[in-house]
Amino acid sequence: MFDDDPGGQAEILRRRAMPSLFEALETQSEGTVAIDRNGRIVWINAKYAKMLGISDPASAIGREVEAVIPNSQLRQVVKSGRPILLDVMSFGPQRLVVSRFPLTDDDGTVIGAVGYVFYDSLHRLKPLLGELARLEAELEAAKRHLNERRQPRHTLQSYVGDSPICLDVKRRARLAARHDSPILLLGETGTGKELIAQAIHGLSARSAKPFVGVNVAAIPDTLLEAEFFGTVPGAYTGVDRRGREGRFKTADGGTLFLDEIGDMPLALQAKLLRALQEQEIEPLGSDRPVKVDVRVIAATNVDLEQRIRDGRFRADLYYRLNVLCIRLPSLTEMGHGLEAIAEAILQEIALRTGMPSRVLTPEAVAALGRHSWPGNVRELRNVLERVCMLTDNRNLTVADLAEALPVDGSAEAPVPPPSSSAAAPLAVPPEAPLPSYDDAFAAFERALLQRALEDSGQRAAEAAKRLGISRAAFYKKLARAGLRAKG
Ligand SMILES: Nc1ncnc2c1ncn2[C@@H]1O[C@H](COP(=O)(O)OP(=O)(O)OP(=O)(O)O)[C@@H](O)[C@H]1O
Repeated sequence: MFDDDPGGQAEILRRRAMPSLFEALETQSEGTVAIDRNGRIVWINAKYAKMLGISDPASAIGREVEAVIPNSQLRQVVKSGRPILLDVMSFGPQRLVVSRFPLTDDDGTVIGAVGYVFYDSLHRLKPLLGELARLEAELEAAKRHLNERRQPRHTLQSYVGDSPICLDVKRRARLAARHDSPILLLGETGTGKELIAQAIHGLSARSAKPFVGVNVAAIPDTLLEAEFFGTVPGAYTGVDRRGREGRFKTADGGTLFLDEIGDMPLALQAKLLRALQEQEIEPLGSDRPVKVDVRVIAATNVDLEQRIRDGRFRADLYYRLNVLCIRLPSLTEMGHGLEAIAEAILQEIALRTGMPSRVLTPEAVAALGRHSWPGNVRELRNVLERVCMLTDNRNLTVADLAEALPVDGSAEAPVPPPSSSAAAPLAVPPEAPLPSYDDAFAAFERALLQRALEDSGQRAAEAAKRLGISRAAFYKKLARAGLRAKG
């Protein structure tokens, strides 16, 4: 050992270390078990046997270790010859901290393994175990939440409106649910395209499988391919290095809803067409196609045929998607549908908030009918929610609406300009020089977007909802104004 260690103290210490360590661990631990090279228990102390509910430790001798300790990893230690210094093992509702060591003979051959269980005595590990339990609970909750979100919220009954044009939408949706070909939903923002997509999925043979929605316009072009088709492990560095499941794979067996399909970059359109034709995808970084079974429902509020003429949308993809097309009417096209939708929304607000239910006076219905509703049903819902917050009146009058209804020039109703302070900071102060129209408009839009984000806790989806525009439109306006949502 050492040159100045004539008595061989170091060697004596080393020899003593093993048995002392064994004894110390045995006394400190809550249980000790040893197995032979075949995974059979050769020794178990009384404390461990008691914890396992075995009254006589001798009865465990000779049994397969997993038959006595279901999650034991001792056999792996024998196989690998390597210790597991610290691990957490579940035993019923309990979590045990365990250490496992291989046992070797004089030649270094592994002849068995010994395991120690610690729990109460390791106070220092308690916060760690607590943290682990918390993270596991969070993961479970997140998984549950994700699964719930993948189940559609809307059925065909959620689509309100009994005018002929609305009934035709429902008829076509029922028809679409019976087939498995792609569907194209056309309509302005807020006309219920996603609602109908969910309803079709719910009525189809795929209803027990996931409904996965992707807003093409909300994802930067550079990330779209990975988002759609996934990546294989190692294809990327950073967070994606382990590989990622794309939305196609997530929707396997179910329905993939592609919102704002008109905004898809041309290169990706080619890959989407291939995925639709072959029912297989190629994750990024892989050269092996993966089979998927997905029904695609695409939606857009842009004129796709015009985009084809402009060279921005592939004609072949358009024809592939346009097997069955459903056009969703705007709120103004719905005719009497507007009144029915407003009533249904008011009922739903009352149910959700516990507030008393409200009724619109005939004059208020007429005033709603005169508004142009660029945000369609989404905008109508926002207006009605605002009215319900601003007044306690059971009968909603034109005056009640006036506070919540945006002025859009088309409304002839006696709607006074908003008196709330919301508009004031956005106006040009009289002492300031007159800006150009474009500058003033850009400043107004920027302030409006910022305000919407602030009011919505920086959540872009909520901000878009409050403004009565689609998320995609909101993101585009944000980008144009050089702003970003933090949430
Ligand atoms: N006919 C309808 N009956 C009841 N609710 C409706 C109807 N149409 C739309 N809505 C409601 O309006 C809101 C917007 O609908 P949805 O998101 O389906 O519209 P969209 O056409 O997909 O909009 P975007 O193009 O902006 O994504 C949702 O709250 C939806 O439930």
